[in-house]
Amino acid sequence: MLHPTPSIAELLEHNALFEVRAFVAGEWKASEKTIGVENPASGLEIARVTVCGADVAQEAINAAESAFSIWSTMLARKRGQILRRWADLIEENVEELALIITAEQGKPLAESRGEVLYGAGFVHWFASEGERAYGETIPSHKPNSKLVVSMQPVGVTAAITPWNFPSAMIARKAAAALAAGCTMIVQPSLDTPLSALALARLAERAGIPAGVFQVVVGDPVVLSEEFISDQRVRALSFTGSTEVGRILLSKAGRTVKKVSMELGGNAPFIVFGDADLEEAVRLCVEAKFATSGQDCLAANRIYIQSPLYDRFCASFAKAVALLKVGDGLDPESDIGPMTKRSVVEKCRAHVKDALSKGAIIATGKLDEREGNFVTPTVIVNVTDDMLIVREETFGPVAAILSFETEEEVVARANDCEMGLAAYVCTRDLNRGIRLSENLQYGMVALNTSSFTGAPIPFGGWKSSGLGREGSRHGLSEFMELKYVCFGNLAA
Ligand SMILES: NC(=O)C1=CN([C@@H]2O[C@H](COP(=O)(O)OP(=O)(O)OC[C@H]3O[C@@H](n4cnc5c(N)ncnc54)[C@H](O)[C@@H]3O)[C@@H](O)[C@H]2O)C=CC1
Ligand SMILES: O=C(O)[C@H](O)CS(=O)(=O)O
Repeated sequence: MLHPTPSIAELLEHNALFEVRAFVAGEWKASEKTIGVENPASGLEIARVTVCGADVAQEAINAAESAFSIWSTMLARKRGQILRRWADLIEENVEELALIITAEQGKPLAESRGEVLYGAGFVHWFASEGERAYGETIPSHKPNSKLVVSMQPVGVTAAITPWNFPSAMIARKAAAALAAGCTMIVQPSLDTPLSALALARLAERAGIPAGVFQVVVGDPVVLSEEFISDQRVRALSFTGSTEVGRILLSKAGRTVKKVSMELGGNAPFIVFGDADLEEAVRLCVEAKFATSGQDCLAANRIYIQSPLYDRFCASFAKAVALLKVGDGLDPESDIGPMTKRSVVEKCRAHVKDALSKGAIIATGKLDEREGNFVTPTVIVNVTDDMLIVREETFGPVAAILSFETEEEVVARANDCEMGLAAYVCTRDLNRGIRLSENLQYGMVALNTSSFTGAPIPFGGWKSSGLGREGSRHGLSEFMELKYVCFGNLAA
């Protein structure tokens, strides 16, 4: 007898890391009040997660404060050993963690596996980086004095994380904070809390002490208000929309918190006439449709130098038409469901606006069907006045514009409040160097669509955020510099 394919809910029930309780002070806390988590592909509820209120947030802050004195005075090497155990457990449980991501976020399973390993890479990286929080000595300008500069952990920290990378964004923040000697309370998106709770299960198993890493799920405004207003929380790390980032930034001023903000994007993808056409098409498909387009690095404005425009549009549309839309559990799926209905509606609004202003659909359609699926769509004859150019679409709809000169395209690419990532395809090295210098973006990718990872400083300019995650720079987001002057020393 053919066994029916187990439902996503049945798969979760047998997943050892499937957890719905909050993780506070080393305890798993259930409550009467719960909130549903839906599978974006089916719209069906797959879990009911414990909801935490302001009181639990305060409990977590108390526990984080108590744990800080132990964790921060532990040798960096010992902290690193525990973090390495966490990283190893994340990698050993990649299948369980990936299924949870696909269940709640919707992305194809292969991408979920990639996200899990991407996150583990940050934990491995910072496990070692914590031992390199170097200070310095300064030749004294004062007699009989010794001048020393050291780096110290800021203390209790909070992270508010997004739904598009529900696992890796937590790993990226927590790894740096914990390696620095800080403690961290994570407030995941209500759309995707299960990945955060699964990571907490592995943190506990890795031996991360109670109160060092905690996860609270609940009303984002209520919980974040506790973290922001409490003086004991000394740093806030946020990934999400620029709109919410602005709210948090203004509130954080009340207690003068250190903040790191990874916000929205609107990446230009620029192809010059001398580029290898098929290579440019391949790179552009990757840069546009990774994470089903729900990625702050997504190519949001595709600029093609006019002599290449028609051939690029034809080849790109042909490649996009081959992308398969389906449930993330289907190994054939390239594009999963959108995680949130709001993303579907934004894609539709951008397509409608573009068509009303003279753009044309080269492949795909104005998707009016029910549910969260959006047909990968390519819009051509796009102009700068269209919403699809001025706003981040954050979905599988590609906008292709043409340009004449290098000066023109640099000016248009920079005419944007965002400044996260930019892509350039050219075989002219001098032009590549000029573009890398003149584009006002925190990250510039030349002839590649794959450039992120633990060793690089991830972050944007302008309204795309503040600070950097990953790399040696990522540690300083959770550390304070201290200068000590030892005076009146014996001559
Ligand atoms: N830079 C990035 O990686 C991401 C950017 N985005 C951008 O954000 C747009 C909307 O996506 P959303 O999930 O709605 O992002 P969002 O910015 O609304 O949510 C991100 C996180 O902030 C929390 N949050 C929301 N409102 C808050 C508030 N007032 N105070 C405290 N926390 C709050 C959410 O619960 C979630 O954990 C996307 O279309 C995209 O443009 C979204 C996710 C990731
Ligand atoms: O590659 C990444 O790190 C993601 O693009 C980060 S984000 O989209 O969640 O900001």
